[in-house]
Amino acid sequence: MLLELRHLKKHYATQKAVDDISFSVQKGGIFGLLGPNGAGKTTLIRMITGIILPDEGSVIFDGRPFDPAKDIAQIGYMPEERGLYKKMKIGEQAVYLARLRGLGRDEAYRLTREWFTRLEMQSWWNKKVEDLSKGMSQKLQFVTTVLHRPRLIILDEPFSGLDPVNANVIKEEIFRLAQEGSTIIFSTHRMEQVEEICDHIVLVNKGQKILDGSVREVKQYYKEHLYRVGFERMPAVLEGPGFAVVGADTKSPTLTVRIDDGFTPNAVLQFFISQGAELRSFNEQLPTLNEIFIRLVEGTSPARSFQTFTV
Ligand SMILES: Nc1ncnc2c1ncn2[C@@H]1O[C@H](COP(=O)(O)OP(=O)(O)OP(=O)(O)O)[C@@H](O)[C@H]1O
Repeated sequence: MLLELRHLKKHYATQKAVDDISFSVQKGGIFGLLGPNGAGKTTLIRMITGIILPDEGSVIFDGRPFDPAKDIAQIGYMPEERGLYKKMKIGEQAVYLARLRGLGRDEAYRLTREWFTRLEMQSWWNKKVEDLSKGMSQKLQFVTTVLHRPRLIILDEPFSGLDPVNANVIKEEIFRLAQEGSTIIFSTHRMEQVEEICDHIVLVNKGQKILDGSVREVKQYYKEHLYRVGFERMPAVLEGPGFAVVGADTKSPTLTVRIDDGFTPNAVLQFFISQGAELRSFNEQLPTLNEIFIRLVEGTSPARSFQTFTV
């Protein structure tokens, strides 16, 4: 584990922002910290980065209690509210920030040039931050967050304001950083990005953890035994043993069926084949993280923690 949060609590005057939250972040993984507005994500991140201290509980970084003075150089944090010097030229600024994070002059220049080239930002070198578009400054902020190769990278809504091409560029860089050994914590409301990118997720709501598991485990746990069956022609008889039709698309033609407890997909296949139907496709329909998120945040489902880490 690179990071462990143990029973963290942070209360503001009238608000329990974080109310006894514990979880662990595996080395080299891409971890999603999710939750609706006001759930407590930023407060958690601020405690992880030593910006604020918890009222109770502890942050363990690489097996030892987190020491902000020493460990902060190993953390790259891209907050949602970006902090860049508006009047400074972009190239100089990236080099300056890299040097603040402990790189020597030559290495800071070399890495800045390397990243600017790879992300096609060379022509920005002499522009000022105030002359960049929202997406461009987002890209610059990303580069200055990861350039010094921090062991832990925390990204708050890293894709906001990026067009699909640039979002993809940043996504590929996130994968590459994780592959090369950085651990990434990623906070967002955009569930489709989480499905694509994260190995493991924690969902917080009203200051408490309500879900903790790998994306795969979570989707398996909340599955509703739904399958989509594609046919050459829509069958005449739709009712058989062991399943119920819950949706139909006559154009494709496709049926969505829910398999009853104690039955397997074979029941559906056997029934339609025995009716002489010609099948074209058969796929399990797992819930999207978005559906799970809404169900959990709006509903009253109890907290659910998965102990294994299957990536
Ligand atoms: N400095 C503060 N003083 C008082 N209350 C605060 C302070 N910072 C946060 N809060 C409260 O703590 C709760 C958690 O806020 P936090 O910013 O951690 O949420 P979040 O999950 O990051 O939300 P969002 O997705 O909207 O950024 C909220 O109810 C918020 O109003």
